[in-house]
Amino acid sequence: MNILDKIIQRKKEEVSFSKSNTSVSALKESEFFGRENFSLKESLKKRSGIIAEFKRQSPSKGIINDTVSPLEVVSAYEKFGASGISVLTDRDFFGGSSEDILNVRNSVNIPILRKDFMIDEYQFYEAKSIGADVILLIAACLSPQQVSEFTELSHELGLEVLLEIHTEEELKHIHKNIDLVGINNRNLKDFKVDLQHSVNLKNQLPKDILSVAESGIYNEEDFRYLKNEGFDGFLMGEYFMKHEDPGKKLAEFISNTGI
Ligand SMILES: O=P(O)(O)OC[C@@H](O)[C@@H](O)c1c[nH]c2ccccc12
Repeated sequence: MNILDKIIQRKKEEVSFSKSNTSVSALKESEFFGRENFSLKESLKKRSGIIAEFKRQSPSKGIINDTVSPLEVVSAYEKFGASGISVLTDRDFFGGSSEDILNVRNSVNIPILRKDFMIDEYQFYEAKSIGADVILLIAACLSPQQVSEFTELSHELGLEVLLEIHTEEELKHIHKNIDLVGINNRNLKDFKVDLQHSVNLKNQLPKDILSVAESGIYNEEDFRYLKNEGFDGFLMGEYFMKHEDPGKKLAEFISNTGI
């Protein structure tokens, strides 16, 4: 079984546990229900294009940074020019939690992407209830039909959708209502990073859709290359997080690349 299969298997158990603890109607009582979302589509055009991620650990890298707090990091990300923030909420594999978003929501005024493995409608209500603005749908673990249904539900709840693809086959998951397409430079099944592969895939996207290059952007040269190839957004985690002061690293990166 590859790592993605393992994560999904565990996620099913986690979701059924959450469902038995907290009902959808209880989630709907959250102060964040009905709140207007910050749009990542809009914000990508206005600021640096960088979606800076808060990530403590990952299955491919182990512990990246377990000393900083979400609040200090995401506030600095906003201050130094991120277009959006991504927060990993998966606990077992990434060391995150819903509280990581809840605890920062009222302190930042840029879009927050809830980064998790979405497989059940329940998780969309949960995302809204913790104050997320955008959710990630990963084509590798969903059918095109699920992508379409989950997109509809997200929009009903006022959440934007970032659809992540990695292969040509997954181009079939692109649905006309998707807000943004992310191309993961990293294969989630074996963790290999290949920027050239992503650029080839980007050239096959519908022309009018916003595209985000995800993962494995580790230096200014990688970033410039992807920007020149026309990506609108850049999802970066480890490069900032492995630094003791991730916000400062973002500030330097933005100033060095001149964006
Ligand atoms: O830390 P990196 O290599 O900059 O990557 C960030 C982000 O793209 C990565 O965390 C990611 C992209 N897609 C995912 C899906 C699930 C979990 C994590 C991810």
